[in-house]
Amino acid sequence: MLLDVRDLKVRFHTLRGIVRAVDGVSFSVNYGEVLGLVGETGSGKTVTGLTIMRLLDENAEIAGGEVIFEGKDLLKLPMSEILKIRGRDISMIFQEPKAALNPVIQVGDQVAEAFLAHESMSKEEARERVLDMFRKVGLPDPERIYRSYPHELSGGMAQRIVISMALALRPKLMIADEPTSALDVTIQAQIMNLFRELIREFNTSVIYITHDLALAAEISDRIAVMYAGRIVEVARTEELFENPLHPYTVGLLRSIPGSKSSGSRLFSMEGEIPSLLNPPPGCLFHPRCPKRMDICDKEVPNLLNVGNDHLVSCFLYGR
Ligand SMILES: Nc1ncnc2c1ncn2[C@@H]1O[C@H](COP(=O)(O)OP(=O)(O)OP(=O)(O)O)[C@@H](O)[C@H]1O
Ligand code: NI
Repeated sequence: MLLDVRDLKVRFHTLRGIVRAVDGVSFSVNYGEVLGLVGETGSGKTVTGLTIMRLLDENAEIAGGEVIFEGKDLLKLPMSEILKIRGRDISMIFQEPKAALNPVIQVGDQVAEAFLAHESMSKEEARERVLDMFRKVGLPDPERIYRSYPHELSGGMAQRIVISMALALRPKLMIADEPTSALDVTIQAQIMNLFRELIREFNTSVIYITHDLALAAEISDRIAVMYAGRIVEVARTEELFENPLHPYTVGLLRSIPGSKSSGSRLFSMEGEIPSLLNPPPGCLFHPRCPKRMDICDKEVPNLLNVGNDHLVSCFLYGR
């Protein structure tokens, strides 16, 4: 196992109170595996990714848990060690590629910097490696792109640059946070295909973060569904689609147009994610749940393996 996140709890201290953004999250990522992390806006996906990278804001508090990466707890390592791991062993890409690039440095030099920061080589060697990467990610005329500044590139090209930078050192784990959602639909599909090819070629494990369950299914071996800072269900992708167990997952699947379980009308789930400042007791989904029982607003269900490596946190299937 490459990464094992155990009972992670992250809170933010704000003027309005304490926000329980991640509340007891556990999941693992195997070598070469793509894990989709799916959930509505505000469910804690990005915070989970940032915690693994140790990139949380100042007002964040890690209130518990472990992030075991190749046997070491990243939450306990000194920042000097984390800086070595970042980029080399774990990299992260975000929705807005241009925000990840420095506007006043030629993009080629920025990617070269990633090589030079972690491996000893000459500037000329780094430049050659960058041009190789640019060819790999399908950028036309790599020599010209090398000398470009971010504002001269389209969103799709900028995301290709960012992907080449993130994969340059062949990291073991890549955290991709909605990497295509800021792009046009046709570009989105191209970037997804590229991404799929590269992670296979490089054998990189990926945490693929998205609010879009259908998109997650295209790329993920397994999917973890988050709701209000907790994981409610984890299963292999086909298993999740054929046999969704948690009422929230069932609702999410119904809201995918054309999916097996969607009816003739587009389903949209009633209600909203509960406040993370003042969450309700029990299962956080109970206020919206069509299958709610007496116990659901009193106790929190455990994430249980119900067989077939299918985990679910719901009293319909056990405590
Ligand atoms: N610096 C912060 N201070 C206070 N609250 C924060 C901070 N960062 C995140 N949060 C809160 O933590 C919760 C989880 O946010 P997160 O960004 O992880 O959600 P997400 O699942 O990635 O959603 P989205 O799909 O919109 O990106 C939200 O309620 C958010 O408002
Ligand atoms: Ni997010």
